[in-house]
Amino acid sequence: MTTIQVNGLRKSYQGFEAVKGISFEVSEGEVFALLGRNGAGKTTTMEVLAGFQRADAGSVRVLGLDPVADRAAVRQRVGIMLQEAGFFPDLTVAQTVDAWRDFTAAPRPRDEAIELAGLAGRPGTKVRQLSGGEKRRLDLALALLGRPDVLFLDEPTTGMDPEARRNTWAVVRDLARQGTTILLTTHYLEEAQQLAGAMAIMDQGEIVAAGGMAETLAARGGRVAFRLPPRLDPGDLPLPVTVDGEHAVCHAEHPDLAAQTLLSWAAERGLRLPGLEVRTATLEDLFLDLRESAR
Ligand SMILES: Nc1ncnc2c1ncn2[C@@H]1O[C@H](COP(=O)(O)OP(=O)(O)OP(=O)(O)O)[C@@H](O)[C@H]1O
Repeated sequence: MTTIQVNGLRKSYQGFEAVKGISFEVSEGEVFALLGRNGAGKTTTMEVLAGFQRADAGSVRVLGLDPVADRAAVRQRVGIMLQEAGFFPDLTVAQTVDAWRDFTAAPRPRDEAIELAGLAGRPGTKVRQLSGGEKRRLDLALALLGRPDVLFLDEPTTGMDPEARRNTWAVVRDLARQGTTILLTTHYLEEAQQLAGAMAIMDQGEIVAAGGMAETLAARGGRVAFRLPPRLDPGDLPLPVTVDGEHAVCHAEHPDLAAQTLLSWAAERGLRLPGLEVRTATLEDLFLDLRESAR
């Protein structure tokens, strides 16, 4: 079932077109990453989906509803974590969660929300004393309060330390497993690769690449890297490589097969390929390729 549907969405600010007719869909229980450089239009898209902004053209549906016209119904089923949270600095974590519980239909118990977000040790801490990463965790606790069917997470782990980030990933994975549909923006490409089943990369208001995460990356093949054995002419290798000093890289559709070929060839000659590294393409490779082809 399609939970989020974006069709030909356009949005301008005082004549500046921030989103230029984009379309994508997110299925129930899917984690979808909206990626792209600063100013690409990700937050704007999320704000339209959350009903904070009205689309200039095109249509958006969340759970089959119009986020502006059906605002009340959408709000009950959607959890939102945008970039700038407006907290009261003098309230504690527990008081903040309690205040939000009052506005939430059938909220989670306070301690459950605090624990889910990884703030179990800090209920009595004032918001002003929280670090940037801890504030993001409080944001997450509030977004999860209403047991939402859909979650909008705009850069949810910015400022978090690696452990907190991994905890948040575990929470996101768990929620998706339970059927929550999650739209995520992030500048951490590893985060997107770890969490998202599908993605769209935006640039200057347009989608420049989109698809299933695993399929998109697999289609780009991968690479085998190693250090050239001394006195070896790279032209003698059984596969073409690019050479930078002593470092050789072989780009291949199937990097595992390329590694086999190279290793067998080396073994037959009593050679080793030190520092051998085999990997499929990463999101970072995809980003860099897109930058190159845009030049
Ligand atoms: N309220 C606003 N008024 C005018 N211009 C805006 C407004 N909000 C966003 N913009 C502009 O629209 C463009 C898209 O912004 P948006 O915040 O959607 O990008 P983003 O992809 O989320 O960027 P980031 O990764 O930095 O969060 C930017 O050029 C931004 O300056």
